[in-house]
Amino acid sequence: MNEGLFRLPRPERVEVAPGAVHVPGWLPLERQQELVAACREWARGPVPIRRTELPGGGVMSVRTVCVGWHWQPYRYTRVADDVNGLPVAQFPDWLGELGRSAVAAAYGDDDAAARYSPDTALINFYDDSARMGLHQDKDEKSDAPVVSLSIGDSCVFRFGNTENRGRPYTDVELVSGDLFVFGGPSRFAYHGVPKVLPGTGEPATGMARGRLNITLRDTGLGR
Ligand SMILES: O=C(O)CCC(=O)C(=O)O
Ligand SMILES: [Fe+2]
Repeated sequence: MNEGLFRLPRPERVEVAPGAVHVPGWLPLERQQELVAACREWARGPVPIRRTELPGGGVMSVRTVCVGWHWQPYRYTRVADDVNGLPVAQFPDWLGELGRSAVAAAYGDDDAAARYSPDTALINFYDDSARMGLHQDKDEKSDAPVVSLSIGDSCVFRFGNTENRGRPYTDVELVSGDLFVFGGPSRFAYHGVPKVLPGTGEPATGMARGRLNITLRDTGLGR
């Protein structure tokens, strides 16, 4: 980021829809660096990062690696039978702790935070042209919130309604370090990433280019 430019202060917390909260700049730089390093390790294996193939024959433009449970369209498995047949890396306790802090920051509700026990992380890497169409996260058998962390290039994140891909929706710019939590009445809202804004990231995070997004979820299938 260009330190010479005057930067407008960003709000501490914005409720985009009921249960959907954006917390700008939530992750300190060191935490972003640690997450980038951890994701690099997971991207190597045991199940390497890859573009997910869709049942219709298409391939997603983002590259994805999972921890705890492996997501493939449209279910979670322990073993990545659509990649190399190996079990995914274990979901570490520190990631669950981070998820609880995120829920506390977004909702200001210590009980909801204490109850939050994510068991999977989907790690998406976006290059300059990657996008994600509007979809619902609905393969989880739990209505616990989704915690989303963004690092690297900024993007336009479209957060819609629970009925369809159309309006009403809100376009939010997610910047490196931002937290977005969607739960409660917004848990099954359509959302997606229409575009990444190349070159907007801070290389000190460890992301020289591209965008990293980590979503923590509770599959409802158990740890
Ligand atoms: O990259 C993002 O911000 C959203 C990712 C997402 O919606 C997903 O992985 O299901
Ligand atoms: Fe999603």
